[in-house]
Amino acid sequence: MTYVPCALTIAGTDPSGGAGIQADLKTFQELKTYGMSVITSVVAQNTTGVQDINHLSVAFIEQQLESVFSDMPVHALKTGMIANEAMMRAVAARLASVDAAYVMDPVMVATSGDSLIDEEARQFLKKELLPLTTIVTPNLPETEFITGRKIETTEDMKDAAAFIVDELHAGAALIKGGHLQGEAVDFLYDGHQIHMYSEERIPTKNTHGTGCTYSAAITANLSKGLPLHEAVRQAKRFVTAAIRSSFDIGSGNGPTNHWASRTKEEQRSE
Ligand SMILES: Nc1ncnc2c1ncn2[C@@H]1O[C@H](COP(=O)(O)OP(=O)(O)O)[C@@H](O)[C@H]1O
Ligand SMILES: Cc1ncc(COP(=O)(O)O)c(N)n1
Repeated sequence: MTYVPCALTIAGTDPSGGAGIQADLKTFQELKTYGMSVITSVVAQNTTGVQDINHLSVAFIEQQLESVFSDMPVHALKTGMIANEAMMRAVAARLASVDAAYVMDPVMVATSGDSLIDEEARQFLKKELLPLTTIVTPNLPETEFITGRKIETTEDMKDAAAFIVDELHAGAALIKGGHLQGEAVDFLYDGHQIHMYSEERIPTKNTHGTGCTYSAAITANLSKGLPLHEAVRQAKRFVTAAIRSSFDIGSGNGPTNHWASRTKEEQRSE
């Protein structure tokens, strides 16, 4: 029988297609995994920001989880936006009984600056969800919240990665340096060693959905059984290509895009 890697995202939506569930499913598809999704909140947003949010009930999120897990294999999963503590409790309860790699993108604030989760959810994420992770992927503001430290240098990033694993009990921590100056450098600490992933910084404002795309690519790679370091290495290449071919559409921060990096001829011949 053929093995089909199956990946699940538990997150909020983006009707403009750049971030959240939509970015995750596109990434899963690009990376040839079978993609599934459990929606936590329906978010009215676009490249300029968040216009409104409609939270689904906890009972309905639990029902979606049951619909997936009672019927489908899940080899790896990720969480993105989970807006409040009650939703997080429901997700945590399910994760406790699931045997799949777990990638947490600790989404707190959109690129536009709009807050996506409340204060209690931030605390719950740090204390209760982190220890369940295979890997957590905070950007710099998220790292500052999780560690309670100011992160200004690459040394601070490495120390933060070790702190999140050794003291807060995440499985591994990937600190993303997208918000620093210079090279786009990220550090992974897996409990044994630090790995560095560095790419040239691309001069663009179109970074809506980069964090979602990156964590979804890591999830897809883990669902295929790749070791963690290799899953991150390939995902970093993927997200860099997606930023390089990001779209100048919408009047705010445009979305990343992967297939546009191919020529028109290549696209026609597929
Ligand atoms: N302008 C850029 N050029 C190249 N890589 C970037 C750029 N901005 C962000 N990245 C990379 O994109 C990934 C997402 O990072 P980041 O922007 O920090 O996350 P988030 O979207 O969660 O805020 C990281 O690998 C980061 O290094
Ligand atoms: C539903 C949802 N989840 C996450 C993000 C953050 O996306 P990013 O920080 O990568 O722009 C977002 N804007 N919307």
